[in-house]
Order: sequence, then C-alpha cells, then structure tokens
Amino acid sequence: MGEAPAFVVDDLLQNQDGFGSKSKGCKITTTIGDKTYVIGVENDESTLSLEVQIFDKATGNWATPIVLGAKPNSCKGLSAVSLNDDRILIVKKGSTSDDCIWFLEVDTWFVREQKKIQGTDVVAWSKGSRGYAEKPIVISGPSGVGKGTLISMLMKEFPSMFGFSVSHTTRAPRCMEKDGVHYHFTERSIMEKELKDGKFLEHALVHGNLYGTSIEAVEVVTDTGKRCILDIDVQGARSVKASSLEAIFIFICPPSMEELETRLRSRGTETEEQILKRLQNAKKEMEQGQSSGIFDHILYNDNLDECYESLKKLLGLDGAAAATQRSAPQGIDLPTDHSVSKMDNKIIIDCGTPELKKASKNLIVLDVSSLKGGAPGRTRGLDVYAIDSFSDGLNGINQPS
Ligand SMILES: Nc1ncnc2c1ncn2[C@@H]1O[C@H](COP(=O)(O)OP(=O)(O)OP(=O)(O)O)[C@@H](O)[C@H]1O
Ligand SMILES: Nc1nc2c(ncn2[C@@H]2O[C@H](COP(=O)(O)O)[C@@H](O)[C@H]2O)c(=O)[nH]1
Repeated sequence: MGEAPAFVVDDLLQNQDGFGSKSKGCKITTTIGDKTYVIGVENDESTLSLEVQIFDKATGNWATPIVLGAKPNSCKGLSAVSLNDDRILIVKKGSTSDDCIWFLEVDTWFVREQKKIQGTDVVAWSKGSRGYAEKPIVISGPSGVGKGTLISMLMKEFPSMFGFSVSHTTRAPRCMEKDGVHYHFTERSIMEKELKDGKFLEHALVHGNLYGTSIEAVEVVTDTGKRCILDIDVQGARSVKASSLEAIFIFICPPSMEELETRLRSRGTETEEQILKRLQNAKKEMEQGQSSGIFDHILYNDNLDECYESLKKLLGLDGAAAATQRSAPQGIDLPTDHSVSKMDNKIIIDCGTPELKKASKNLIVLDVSSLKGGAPGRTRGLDVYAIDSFSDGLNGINQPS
C-alpha cells in the first residue's frame, strides 16, 4: 500500500460528483469511478506543485502513478472538472494566459496503452490550446535525394508559415550543424531513457544511429501558429501514420540511383563507409516509399526548381493563399480568483467579483465538445468565449457573443 498524503480519506469520499474540490492544503480531489485523483502538493505557502496521487476506494490503497507528458508549472491554486470519465480538466489560478488550462488524462486510449506497457498506474498531462492547427507535413525519401534542400527553400520563402520539427539524433554533428537548430544531438543512453518516458512521437534506427521526433518538437512549432514540417525516414513515417497525429505524407524520389550517389558524394558530409550504407538502405526505402501506402504524394526531384514548384502546388502555395500570414493561437486571460462549473460540454469559469460582474462580461465559457489530440502533447480545439451572466443569461451560453 502506498503512503497516504497528509489528509484523511473522509475528505475524499465527500467528493463524488466529478467536480474538483479543495481538500486540506489546497490540493484538489476528483473522483472518477473507484478512483480519486489528488492533484497538488504545496511548495510553500503560496504555490502548488502539480503532483498526482491516486486513492483506490475499492482496495483502500494509495498509488503514485507514472506521470507522462510535460508537467504544468506550479500555480497559486486549482479547479478541476472531470470530462467523459477519461480526463480531468484543470484550471490553474494565477497562471499566464497560455498556461492556465490543462488536461490530466486518466483513462484515454493513450493512457490505457501506456498502462499495458508500463504495467502500473499511468496518467498523462496535456496542455489545452485554443483552435486547431493545420496538418503537419511529413517528408521522407532516401538520404541525399534533396529533402533538406526543398524544406530550406520552403522555409526561406514562407518563414511565417512553416516551422521545422527539430529531431533528436545520436549521430555526431556535421561541421556546420548547430545543436537545437538542425538536430538535438544527444547521447544514446539519454535518448533511450526519454523514449521509455514516452517523450517521442516516433523513432527509428537509421543508418546505424537513433533518430526521433519528440512530441515537444512538433508542439513548439504548432504553438506558434506555424505548420510543422518533419524530415524523417520511412520507418518514422510509418510510425507517425499509425499515431494520433494527422499529417500529410510526401515521398521524394531521385531520378536514378546513380544520381542519388552523385548527390550524396558531392555533399561531402559522409565517409565512404557511410555513403555505401546509405545507398544500400536507399534501395529498401525506395521500395517501401513507393508501395507501402503510407504516402499521399510522390514527387520526383530531378530538376530542383521544378520539384519545388510541384511541392508548393500540392501544399496549395501557388496562389493567393500563399500570402496569408499566420498568427499564434491566443491564450485565455483569467483572473487569479475564479470558480469553475460544468454544463453539458461547456465549462463555465466565473471570473466575477461583484464589482466586475456589473462592469463587464464576467463568465468565460470553455466549449470542450471538439477536443482533438491530447496526451502527451496538446489538447487542441478549445472554443473560448465570454458572456455576461446578467444580460446574456446562462441560456446565452449556447450562442457565442
Ligand atoms: N534536384 C537536385 N539536383 C541536383 N542536386 C540536388 C538536387 N536536390 C538536392 N541536391 C543536392 O543534393 C545534396 C543532398 O541534398 P540534401 O542534403 O537536401 O538531401 P537529404 O535528402 O536532405 O539528405 P539526408 O536525408 O541525408 O539529410 C545536396 O548537396 C543538395 O544541394
Ligand atoms: N525516423 C526518423 N528519421 C529521421 C529523423 N530525423 C532525420 N531522420 C532521417 O534520417 C536520415 C538521415 O539524416 P541525416 O541528417 O543523418 O542525413 C534522413 O533520411 C532523415 O530523413 C527523425 O526524427 N526520425
């Protein structure tokens, strides 16, 4: 049996309705089925660290679960509401506008899969984010075909539209490559630990080294409102296809294996041994790329400018839409003091002191009916709008003003 936190079980059993309630020490407890989730440990008098413990009413045991996903920063207090019995929506008090809504997933598909793998209790954090993001673009093809060249051209012409997913790799940096820009260069043991901790969307052993896309690498690009581009091998593309990330998959072919060899050699970045290994692997990648059914589009990179034009065309960048500027999704401004309640698929955050109530719109409505994504990255699709409880009335909740 795990060690009980510093409050009594009776505190928990009073809270059966799925709403978070404050127990002693400003922790929050939320009960779903037989399990009560206790969130928050006091750092000092004014802040809470968002640790999680589980009390199982059926067995009377406490458990400290494996917690996946980036943990939210400490805050001044919490409200919590259970959604669909598979996740708990957390509203943090005294947090910045991009950091106040979080989800603790307790029984989603991802968490159930992780429980099977880890053989113990697992929960996972995911950050709430307004609106949707455009589908990321996965670009694959044999080494030396020109993926990096095409991606650089796209990012140079449309800097506000695209962002590059910076992969992790255990290979050594080339002379012009910068850590954190071209790759996150890492030790194998560290990357293996991070893989085990569920931090990666996909990974593969490529030409003798580990490569992988961290969930954070994709999310940091998407958070800025840009469309994320992943340059990954065919094994990685297959994993992304099987994941919850909806993406567009593009495979780049060389005009011939001879030309591929010429490009790899003229790039001058690999030893003879590495070139031979990459050419050997290229044959398999060409077969899989063209016949696996993973890829939505196949492009031939013979003439570079023509291939680039074809790439832009399939991304819808050959017309007026190309000029559209992207902007980062807005955060949600909440005052430090607020209370939270739930009505169908809407969470109502009451921000009002009596003075504020008279002066302005004082209820924020969080529509959670169209959530997408989730642990261990971002939960997107929050629709947020403000209403005035006096003039709009609670009935007005169904009609955003
Ligand atoms: N259409 C093209 N014609 C001639 N050379 C090209 C063409 N496209 C790219 N190249 C050159 O081929 C070399 C390999 O290109 P690049 O580094 O972009 O390949 P890559 O697919 O990103 O390789 P890797 O998978 O190893 O990172 C570079 O020197 C690049 O300038
Ligand atoms: N599965 C993944 N493959 C990746 C990733 N990042 C890069 N790559 C692929 O590796 C080869 C070799 O790259 P190089 O920089 O050493 O030439 C190339 O095909 C890349 O597409 C990744 O995160 N996951």
